[in-house]
Amino acid sequence: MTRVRVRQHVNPLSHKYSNPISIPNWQEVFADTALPLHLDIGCARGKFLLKMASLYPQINFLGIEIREPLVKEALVQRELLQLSNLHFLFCNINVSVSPLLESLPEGVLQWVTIQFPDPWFKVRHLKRRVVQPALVDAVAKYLRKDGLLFLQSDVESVALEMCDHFQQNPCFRKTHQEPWLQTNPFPVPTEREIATLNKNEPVYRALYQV
Ligand SMILES: C[S@@+](CC[C@H](N)C(=O)[O-])C[C@H]1O[C@@H](n2cnc3c(N)ncnc32)[C@H](O)[C@@H]1O
Repeated sequence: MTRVRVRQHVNPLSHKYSNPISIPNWQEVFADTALPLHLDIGCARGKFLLKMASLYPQINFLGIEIREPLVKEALVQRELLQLSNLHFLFCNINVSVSPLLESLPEGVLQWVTIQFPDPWFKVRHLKRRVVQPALVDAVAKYLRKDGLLFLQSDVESVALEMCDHFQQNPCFRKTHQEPWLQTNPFPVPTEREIATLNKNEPVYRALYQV
């Protein structure tokens, strides 16, 4: 299959991405809406979720991505694999996180992953980073009691900033003593993770429970 070419980054604060999503009918999206749900924020081409959804049919997976062509491409792959426990949404999570999470069947949100978010290094661009206080509050509100939050980045300052944001909310408790989790709790690495590990560069990971 030809790989869709897309811009490397889009500005999530631009007017183009300011519209909230229309919430899907979850009954039409997932074969069984009562299954636990894994939400992956910034899923890009969705390779991680396509593999996870094949491995774990008893979990529903939802990928959120702001670059629409990637979402279209991922949905084609989902159709080819006939996965009824996987969906992808074109969405600016910073605009839509509350209505999206509120719309989910009650108590299903078990996993949230934010993996290798865009780093936006310039000081004037820090507001574009995906982990913002409103996102933390919404995840805290809707993650179920046995829920888990997994963060990873190849940029230590970005990983630290994500951890700081979540640790400022008393809901989240880190599950490990050491500063960073040594191994990925999932059997499937993301595309960015594979590229980082192939360069023998470090990955900074943290796992939180609520
Ligand atoms: C560096 S990529 C990492 C992709 C994937 N998680 C991985 O580890 O390979 C970050 C992704 O987050 C998406 N993204 C950035 N801001 C977003 C936002 N506000 N809402 C949804 N997706 C966003 C980007 O378009 C990009 O695909």
